[in-house]
Amino acid sequence: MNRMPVEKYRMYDRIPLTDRQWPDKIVDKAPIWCSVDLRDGNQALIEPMGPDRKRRMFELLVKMGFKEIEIGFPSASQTDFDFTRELIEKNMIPEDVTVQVLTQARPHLIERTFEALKGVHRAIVHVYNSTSTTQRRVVFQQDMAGIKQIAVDGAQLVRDFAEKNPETDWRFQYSPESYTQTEIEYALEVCEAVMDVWEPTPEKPCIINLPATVEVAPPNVYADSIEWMHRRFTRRDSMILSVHPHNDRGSGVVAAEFAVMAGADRIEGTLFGNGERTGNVDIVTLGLNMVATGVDPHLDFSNVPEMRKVVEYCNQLPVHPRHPYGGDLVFTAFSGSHQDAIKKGLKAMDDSNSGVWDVPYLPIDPSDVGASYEAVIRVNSQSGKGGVAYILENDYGVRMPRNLQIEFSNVIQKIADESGKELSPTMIWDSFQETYLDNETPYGFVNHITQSDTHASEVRAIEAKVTKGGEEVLLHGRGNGPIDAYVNALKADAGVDISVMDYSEHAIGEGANAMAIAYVEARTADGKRLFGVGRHPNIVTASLKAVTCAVNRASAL
Ligand SMILES: CC(=O)SCCNC(=O)CCNC(=O)[C@H](O)C(C)(C)COP(=O)(O)OP(=O)(O)OC[C@H]1O[C@@H](n2cnc3c(N)ncnc32)[C@H](O)[C@@H]1OP(=O)(O)O
Ligand SMILES: CC(C)C(=O)C(=O)O
Repeated sequence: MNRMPVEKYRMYDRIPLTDRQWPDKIVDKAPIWCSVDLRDGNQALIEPMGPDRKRRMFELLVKMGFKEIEIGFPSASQTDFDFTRELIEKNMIPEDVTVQVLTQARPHLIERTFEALKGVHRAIVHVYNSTSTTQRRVVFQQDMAGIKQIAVDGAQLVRDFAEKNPETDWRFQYSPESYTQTEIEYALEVCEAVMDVWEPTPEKPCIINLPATVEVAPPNVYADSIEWMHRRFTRRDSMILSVHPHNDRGSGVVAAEFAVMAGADRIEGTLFGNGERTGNVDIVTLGLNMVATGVDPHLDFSNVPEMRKVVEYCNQLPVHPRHPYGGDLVFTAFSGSHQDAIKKGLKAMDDSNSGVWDVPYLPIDPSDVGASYEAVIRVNSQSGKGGVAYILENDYGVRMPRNLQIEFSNVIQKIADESGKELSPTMIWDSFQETYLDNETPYGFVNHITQSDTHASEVRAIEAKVTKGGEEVLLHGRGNGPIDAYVNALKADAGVDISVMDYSEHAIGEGANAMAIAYVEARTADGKRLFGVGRHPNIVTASLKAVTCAVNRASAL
């Protein structure tokens, strides 16, 4: 085994906060959401979005209910500049939506940013510079005062341009980029300096965004840092505290949730978590975590499959099948015990009127997010009777008695083990038909006539026409009802001794297409139990077909 070179890496800094309050808080209301799909998401794409993909993404975000959307970095690329102009000139920004654009704290870029925004009704100008210890040294080669000055100068320029364009309702946002790799006291000092320039008020607050540009510590440390800042900002009532988690350690979602518990008002993220490296925080997961705990996210997630299609088109990146809430497989159970519990849970939900979702293994109702129930239970060699029964009932209306579920699941298990593949509902149905409904060897039921026995009214005589080896033959029997009489007729002819232990039937389909399906559980002379199943518009005929099937199956033992 090779030893990992751990000496190359450093432990993260702890935040000097001993009386932290956030662990006792809960997320009980939606934050202000800001989508950065069109900027941070876009800048991480192999092929950045062109105008068409940008438009599609913007329309989706608006439709979902985002009120703040970072539409790009217009000073950095002509595509972003043109898209900003198109939205403004074609009046495509709804009145209740504020667009946001990013710029570095550099004069020529700020100037170009305001050019791009000319004539917009409302906009957030988001200015940033990295404050991190390492970037101060290697990128900017400046000390703390120098880096703070970049921020202050940028903030001043933004204010100056805004004042020169009073027709727009401007809002300002500042990010100490690489905040999580910046000394926390210094990050606070820089943000305070920016606010000294902007002079925000409770009526006109600015946004201070504290990004986990790189997620370098566990989410509790990010939360500590947010609470630490939240408690120290001198103009807390005049600012919106925003967070922008990335997902380098895989805990971006938790980081965002903890940050809200720690005092953040706003979250920047993307749909399904596209973004630099391992991505931005995923707003789909965040929002649906809220839904799953009874909190209204104020975003519309009612058609996640459609959202996923648009996002995959715009980003040209697939959403992982296991992606929380949105992946293709996330509401699917293959394993038997899960399927059994889901089936029982769904039935219990149907039977109760509580209205509170409580189904094992399904944190939310798939139908709430536009996912179909067909996807819930899928069958392979790990599945059990519950899953097979669920599919037959759900897709074909067949409500097998419990013992038949066990019997038929063995048939399916054998097929699944042999193929090693998933069995589709059609394959399961075909196998059910082949095993039971189409089982006509050696006997195929054709029709029958019953008569009361002249000597004893409780005894019935049956004459049944069946096929046997392709030939039609007439069988005669007597019993205390048509089933008993027919069993006796077949027994005599086939020499197979079975007795009927249980019988049930129900209707499938409706109206003119309604049929009866009958289940006969039979026992052979040597004590084996097996089922016969028959289906026909007439109940008695369905029962006799079920008996025929049981006898055929017993003959094959
Ligand atoms: C964490 C984030 O996601 S931040 C957003 C990042 N997004 C992007 O960078 C996407 C678009 N970016 C671009 O197209 C380009 O980087 C531009 C147009 C912004 C700048 O282009 P260029 O001027 O050619 O610089 P380049 O891309 O090499 O960036 C590095 C330069 O910017 C300077 N710089 C970087 N950030 C800032 C800042 N916030 N304020 C001032 N200067 C900065 C660096 O010091 C460096 O300067 P140097 O060339 O004098 O050494
Ligand atoms: C510009 C900032 C907010 C950013 O994208 C980041 O830090 O990841």
